[in-house]
Amino acid sequence: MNFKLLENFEINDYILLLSTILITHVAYYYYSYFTRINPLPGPFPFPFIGNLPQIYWLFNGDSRKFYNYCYEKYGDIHEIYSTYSNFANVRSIVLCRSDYLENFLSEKSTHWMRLPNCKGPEELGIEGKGVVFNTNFKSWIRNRHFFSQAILSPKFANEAIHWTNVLFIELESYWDKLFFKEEIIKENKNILNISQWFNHYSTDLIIKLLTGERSYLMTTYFNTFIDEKPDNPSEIIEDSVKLVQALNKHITGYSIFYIISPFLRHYIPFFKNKADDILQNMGFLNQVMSTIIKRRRKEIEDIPLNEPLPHDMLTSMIIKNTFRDVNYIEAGEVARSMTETEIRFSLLEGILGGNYKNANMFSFIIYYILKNPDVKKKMIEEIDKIFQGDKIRPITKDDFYNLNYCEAIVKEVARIIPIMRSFARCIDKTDEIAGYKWPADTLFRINIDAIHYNKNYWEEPDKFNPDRWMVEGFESKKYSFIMFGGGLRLCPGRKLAMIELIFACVELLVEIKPRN
Ligand code: HEM
Repeated sequence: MNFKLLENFEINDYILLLSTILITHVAYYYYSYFTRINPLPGPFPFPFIGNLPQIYWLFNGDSRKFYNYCYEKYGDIHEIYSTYSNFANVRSIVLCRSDYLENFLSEKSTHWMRLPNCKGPEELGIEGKGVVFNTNFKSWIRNRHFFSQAILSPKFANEAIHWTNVLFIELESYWDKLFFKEEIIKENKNILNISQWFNHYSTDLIIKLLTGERSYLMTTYFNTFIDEKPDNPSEIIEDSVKLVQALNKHITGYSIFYIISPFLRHYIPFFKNKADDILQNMGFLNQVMSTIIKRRRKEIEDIPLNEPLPHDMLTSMIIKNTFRDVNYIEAGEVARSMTETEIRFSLLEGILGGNYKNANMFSFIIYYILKNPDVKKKMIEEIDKIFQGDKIRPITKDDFYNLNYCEAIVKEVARIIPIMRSFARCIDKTDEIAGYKWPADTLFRINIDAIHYNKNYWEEPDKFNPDRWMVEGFESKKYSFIMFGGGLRLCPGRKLAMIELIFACVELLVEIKPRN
């Protein structure tokens, strides 16, 4: 390019040049907008920023309110525009009716992509890795297969039940100590912040089940109320706190690699500093996970062949397709064992994917139980019938299958206030969806809230009514209850989530019977 020309430019020439570029861009943007394929109703978009102004100005950044507003105003199928790394802003087709979801959620569905390719994940070092954001089919299907095998196995479920019991006993021991401490009562410090406690409980549980190692978040939280020396070595506690801080930083910050353009991330100091911080944090998380994997490999080597191995996800992944695997068949590359990177990402994504959702959902469950005394009464009746007043015995797998009303409560809370309000699919080939023909790379967003509140699928959808799940032979209409998504990307942690949530409710009500 001949930069000599620019040397002779004066300030007015620069302004003219920039204005021309800007006007051309805006003109092209709106030309593309008005000539788009299958135009649908939706809020009017702006160049570079899509519908961000409406989300922030009209709804104070609350995207749930924005989605509900769009559903009410524009109907079952509409479009919105959001910022997405490479493309500045991208059109999403929002689907709010379950009969539009056949091509995504049926068993025959072949649409597996969640988001289109962009540069961000490559920079973050997660491109083609793990399960959640993987856009490489071969790698995703392999990781997904191992992830599901490890986490959905009956042995893993038993392990989950065992540790749910053990950690809840630990949680109660902290509550007992706090409740009886006079000085704490005096300082009014003993008020239970259920949401905080459950967050730490849930993190300790998921880390134990996936890595086989203990973290001590509940202990750390407990220690903030007392001056005594903790029982556990302080370095172990500090390590778990650092790990969880890094996980939280990742959850709150990684989206910068998806929604902010590479130019801003590389050259504008505010975004660059944030991106660098997340990259450094990712390095730390990788290092911690690698250390845990190395340690477990060594432990497995030291366990004699005739002794059983634990059933945490890490152990299952390390031994998968090796001679320690009971289902091992020598079959070459097809059945090769998992690499360190594959294991690392599965662990990280499992912990990230499972932790905050369960903790948030539990807070809502407690809220709805306490707000509805009839529901609480029925729940206690079911629990009393099963446990016959025995407060000490651990909860078993059979209990899990018999706690039908507790399960109904969890499902009803998930219906009325879904933790994930929407999930995405991007089609990689032309398809007909919701009566329109769409080209490859079209992005769809499935609005869970709208479907869970649709009067055509649910009687009195605004009413919190767990009994609707108890009617004999009741089955929700096809794709009208989608708390865990569906199709090829259905949440693999669903069984674990249900075990944890149902058991935690029972433990809380059996032991404590919280007042309204
Ligand atoms: C109440 C708890 C939970 C809820 C509501 C929930 C919900 C969801 C939803 C809606 C999706 C997207 C599904 C789709 O795109 O069709 C998802 C994906 C996923 N969830 Fe969960 N989840 C929960 C707990 C867990 C737990 C405990 C784990 C792991 C231990 C987990 C791991 C994952 C993973 C790895 C994916 C990505 C799957 C893929 O992309 O193939 N989730 N979850």
